[in-house]
Order: sequence, then structure tokens, then C-alpha cells
Amino acid sequence: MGTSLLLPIIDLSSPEKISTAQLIRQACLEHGFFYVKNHGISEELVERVFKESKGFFNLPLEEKMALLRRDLLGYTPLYAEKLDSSLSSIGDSKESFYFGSLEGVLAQHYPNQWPSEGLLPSWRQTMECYYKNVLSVGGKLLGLIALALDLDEDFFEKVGALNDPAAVVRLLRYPGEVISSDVETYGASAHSDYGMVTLLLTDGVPGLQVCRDKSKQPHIWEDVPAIKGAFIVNIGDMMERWTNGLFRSTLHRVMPVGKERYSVALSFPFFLIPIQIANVLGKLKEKFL
Ligand SMILES: O=C(O)CCC(=O)C(=O)O
Ligand SMILES: [Fe+2]
Repeated sequence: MGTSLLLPIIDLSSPEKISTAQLIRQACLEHGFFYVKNHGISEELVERVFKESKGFFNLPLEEKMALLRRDLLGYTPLYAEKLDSSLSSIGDSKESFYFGSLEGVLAQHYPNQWPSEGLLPSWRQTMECYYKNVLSVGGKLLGLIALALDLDEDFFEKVGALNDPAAVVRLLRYPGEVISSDVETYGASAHSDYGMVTLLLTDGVPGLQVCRDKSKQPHIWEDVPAIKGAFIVNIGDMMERWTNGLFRSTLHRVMPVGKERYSVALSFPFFLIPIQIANVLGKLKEKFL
């Protein structure tokens, strides 16, 4: 492992919104990554999410394949995805399960696939509960991000960016074994996230690294250690575009460290319909273009 990056820690419970937004601004200008603590999601719920996630990934492969990803939601087996398509290696050493909106138009178009209650009786209830909770943390955070951009706190809400929230949760499992071969394998190869912002929780097993300057060769990778109970938050490509590069969508990856690893990420919005995009762009144009 390389050097660890000391990312700023944002306290979401702080009543000092303006100074919190200022810290977020600094973090987004410098790293595009920061931690968020005191977000209000209980440790107990997070533990349940990880327990259910493990329960799912431990199911026999045929049970998981029955929920194979359709459109955007469902199960993706090991090595089936390669986030850095320029690599000649096999796919990323990770398996995932995606689920999204619980209600509204998007949920009708992209219905969730749930494991059967017979196999995982508390899965759906746990995941739906987590979805609602993390979405509300994300909404709060987007309010602070708006303030950090000198916009009104309800900017993203007003332009409809949070309507029918098209957020997607990714449950991820990395088997972690380091394969000795000529081709490098990754848990997740180098990528930046789409969307506005991602909120990530891990089980504490290391592996996440960021490259702060993608233009500098060779890339310098720094570890992002987990802080128990805190989200690791990163800015996505859409926010980088919207702010004309002011806020950074930073390249990151997950290295195998010889140990199984679980994480859960929420990115949103996942799909913005063109009218919403036009609306946001119209409003942001004067400020950042
Ligand atoms: O599992 C992790 O730590 C990172 C996952 C990630 O980068 C992603 O899902 O976009
Ligand atoms: Fe990512």
C-alpha cells in the first residue's frame, strides 16, 4: 500500500452550515473526496446492510444468476465488468448487486429485482430502509454542496435534480485474492464516478486508492483508509461538468489486498432525464461557463 491521504472530515450534524459548506468547497476543489461523519444513519442499520449483503453474495451462483442485471439493476458476476476499458486484463475481481428507486416513474421502468424472501427474509426491508436513509443524507449533502457553490441550499431540489430520485445503490464484494499473473488485476480498475456524488461505506478492509492528478504520469496512487461510521464521499463526473471543472471528479480504484472486502455505494442521480439536465445546465451556465 502507498501513502494514506488525509481527507477532510465533514460533520453533517454541525449547525454551522456556512463553515461546513466552506470545508466541502475546499475538499471538492482539492481532492473531490472527503469523509462525512455524524450523518444520522445508525451503526446498527449499517451492520444489517453488510450482513444481508454477505448473505446474498454467499448464495449459490445459480441463485444469484437468476437475478442477473437487467437494464441497470440486479446481479453482476465476478470479472463481468471492467471499469477501466483500456486495460487488457480480465475483468474486475468483484461481484455486485444494484438496486434503485423504490417508487415513482423510474421504479416502474426499472423495477428492482429482489432475492426471494424464502432465501433472505429480511433482505428487502433492510435494503429499502437503507435506501431511504442514505437518500436523505445525500439530499442534505447536496444542500451543502449547493451552498459550497454559492448557490441556494435548495438549488438542486428546485431544478428537479432530486425528483423521483434516480439513485442507485451498489452492493459490492471483492474476493480480494491477489492473482499472480502477468496481467494486473484490480478489485475495481481506475475510474471516476458518473452522476453528482457518491456516498460509500466499506467494511474497513483497505484497498481504495485515489489518484489526485490524472494528467501526471505515472499516476500516483494514495490510500483512502476507512473511518468507522463515516461515509467516504466523492464528486462524480456530472458535477465536475456542471461546475466546469471547479469541483473534481477524481480517479480512484480498489486494489486486492489478499482479504475479502465488502462495500456499499450510492450514486445519484443515476439517470437524469434530458429536461432536468437542460434545467440544471441553464441555471448553472451563467455561473460556471
Ligand atoms: O468499493 C469501493 O471502495 C469503491 C467502489 C467504487 O469506486 C464504485 O463503486 O464506484
Ligand atoms: Fe467509484
